[in-house]
Amino acid sequence: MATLEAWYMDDSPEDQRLPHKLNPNQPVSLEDLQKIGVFYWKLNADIYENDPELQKIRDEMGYSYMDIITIRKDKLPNYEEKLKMFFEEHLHLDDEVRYILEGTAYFDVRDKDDRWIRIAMTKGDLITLPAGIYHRFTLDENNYTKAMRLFVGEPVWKAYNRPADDFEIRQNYLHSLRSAQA
Ligand SMILES: CSCCC(=O)/C(O)=C/O
Ligand SMILES: [Fe+2]
Repeated sequence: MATLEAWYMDDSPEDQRLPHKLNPNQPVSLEDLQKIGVFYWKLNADIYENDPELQKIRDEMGYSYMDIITIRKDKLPNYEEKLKMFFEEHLHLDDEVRYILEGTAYFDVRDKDDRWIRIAMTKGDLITLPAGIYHRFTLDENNYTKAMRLFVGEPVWKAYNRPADDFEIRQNYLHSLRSAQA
């Protein structure tokens, strides 16, 4: 069965690349993630260039755009600056869709009570974060990931750092959370 490891984070100021699990660990299930609008597929990243399962998702979700980003010190221009930017808490006006082709990384998302959930991404994990959710990204201690970025139409990479509570997309997202709970 496809699975993904996620947990509530501690608030230690230690290196962002560490797991930051609570003691005892407080795991978060796929079902919990779905409740905050985060969706997940496990794919075979060895065949990403010609994978009918990936193509089916792209067709169904309308992910017409894709590119590949390699996040490693010697590969990514302005590596330090970009990593710093990715780890600033932010939202986007569109869904963030990422598929890990190699390596590992963490996505952190805020839950409905504003607590950080850390999602461990490994090869073959495809995740969608909803427009309007506060989140951030970091490499882990392996310091390397290669990811496919998917988008509906022309990509818009603009990130709005918190606070962005007045944005309509943020309000829509909060409304969707409340509706899901009711
Ligand atoms: C794995 S892609 C780099 C991270 C990114 O694009 C983003 O917006 C993080 O929130
Ligand atoms: Fe983002």
